[in-house]
Amino acid sequence: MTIHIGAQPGDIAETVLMPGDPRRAKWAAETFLTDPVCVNELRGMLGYTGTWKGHRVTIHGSGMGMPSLSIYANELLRDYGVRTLIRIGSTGAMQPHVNLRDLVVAMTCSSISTPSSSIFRELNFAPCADYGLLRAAVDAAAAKGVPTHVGGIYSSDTFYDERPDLNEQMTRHGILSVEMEAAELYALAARHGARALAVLTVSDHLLTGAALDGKDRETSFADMVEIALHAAFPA
Ligand SMILES: O=P(O)(O)O[C@H]1O[C@H](CO)[C@@H](O)[C@H]1O
Ligand SMILES: O=c1cc[nH]c(=O)[nH]1
Repeated sequence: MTIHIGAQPGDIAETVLMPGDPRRAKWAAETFLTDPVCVNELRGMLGYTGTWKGHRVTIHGSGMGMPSLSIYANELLRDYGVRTLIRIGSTGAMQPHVNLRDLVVAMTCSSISTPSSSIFRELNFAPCADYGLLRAAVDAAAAKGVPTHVGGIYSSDTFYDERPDLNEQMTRHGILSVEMEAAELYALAARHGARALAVLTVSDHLLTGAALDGKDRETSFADMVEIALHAAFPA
């Protein structure tokens, strides 16, 4: 048990899927895992361990924003021996050719700051996905026929953004979409010699203002979870 995770040693699998929303963790575990067991509910941050096609996997919430994710990912990597972390999140599109329900697989993550910025000081560290996970996720998405974009994303500290000028520059430089956790996840995985990937579903469009309704979110989030599981455990 750590300060923020109530699981006993051994309760958490080496592979963890991390949505921001703890109730998405519950839904995904109950929908896709065999015999899911709740291993954490401290502060309402739900985590479940079960099996998928015989592979042991944990699905654990990260909360919203990099400071929250950093707490859970640090404890999972350092205290529970986690080796693979795949974020399964929603994202806001920043390119006209990226549509609602599409999948975004984050190769790199730009940011203004992350909880790790203080250790890098003058270095602009480039958080980068694990290539094996990325390739397996893209293969799984292609097999499912889900429209998928692979490239750079923006990990923001704010949901209610006040920098339209900065968003314009990111759109101009090909950034696919915005979310709030992946840059810190990639930095932490690199520090601990682990593997990380963010597989994201486009839930909102910054250029058009379009947004998925509840039903659409459910079905497209299901594709994302299955693609993340196939990436973690390729056939
Ligand atoms: O859907 P999740 O995984 O929470 O991800 C996105 O949604 C939240 C904002 O609504 C932020 O956490 C952002 O990264
Ligand atoms: O616009 C969005 C949508 C999802 N997540 C974000 O951080 N921003």
